[in-house]
Amino acid sequence: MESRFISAHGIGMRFGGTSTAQPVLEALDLTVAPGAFVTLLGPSGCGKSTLLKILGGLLEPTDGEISIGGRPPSEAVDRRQIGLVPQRPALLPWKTALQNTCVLRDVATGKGRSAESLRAAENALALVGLQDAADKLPHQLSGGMAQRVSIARALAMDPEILLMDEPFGALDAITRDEMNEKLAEIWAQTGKTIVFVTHAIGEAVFLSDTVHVMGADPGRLVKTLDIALPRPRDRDVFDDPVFTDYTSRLRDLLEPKATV
Ligand SMILES: Nc1ncnc2c1ncn2[C@@H]1O[C@H](COP(=O)(O)OP(=O)(O)OP(=O)(O)O)[C@@H](O)[C@H]1O
Repeated sequence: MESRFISAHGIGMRFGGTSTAQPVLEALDLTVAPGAFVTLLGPSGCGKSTLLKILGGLLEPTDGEISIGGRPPSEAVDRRQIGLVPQRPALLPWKTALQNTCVLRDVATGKGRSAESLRAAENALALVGLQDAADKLPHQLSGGMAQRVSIARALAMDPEILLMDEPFGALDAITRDEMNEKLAEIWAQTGKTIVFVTHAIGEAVFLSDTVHVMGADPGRLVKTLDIALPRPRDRDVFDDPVFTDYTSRLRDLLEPKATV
């Protein structure tokens, strides 16, 4: 089976381990084609991060089956098939951008810093456009730059699948648009499968091949929308009536607290 293929069937999640606890996720099915850009869109608290953690092998679901290219997530993680980009960059403050980019790879290989890991980190920093900031410390980076280092840190592992948990949620609108364009470029260049979590409708439409809309209590998929806008996309697409039509359809599906 294609190693970038994700399949989840009948996923249920209850925290606390009792069958009477309120389920956070219930009977959720999801498939992600190899190389696709798929977004989980939903209101705060509907279980998006929980689902992403389950796909990434960080949480064991209470019910259901997950396969990452035919293997359980924990095995895919061991084989470095999966990279995770968290909501906050969580960079080590005493390490430079380049050293922060190396860090996961160094730990994963267990060999410490090597010429190979430095080269992988340099390439990853170049992919996110930060080759000139390699020697900067985290306090010398803007929020957008720090988030790009966090993406580079995941890319340096060269995973086949990137799981991204609302990575641009804390950025201002202009930086967020720039980051979305950069991410679309990286995805096109690398051919990775990306599962991206957001509660921002415009971001979901701009980036995705497919948007899965989630509902809350319990967390579940309520609708799947394929985005047929041509690629590559740039900011001009925001004025395209087809883009606006997708965003208004998605807004209708979401609870009122969702934001564009
Ligand atoms: N470790 C945990 N123990 C208990 N409950 C948890 C745990 N992690 C998440 N939850 C609960 O699960 C529900 C879903 O949380 P989750 O973070 O997955 O939602 P989300 O859709 O990603 O939210 P947001 O958009 O605000 O990040 C919430 O009610 C949350 O309180």
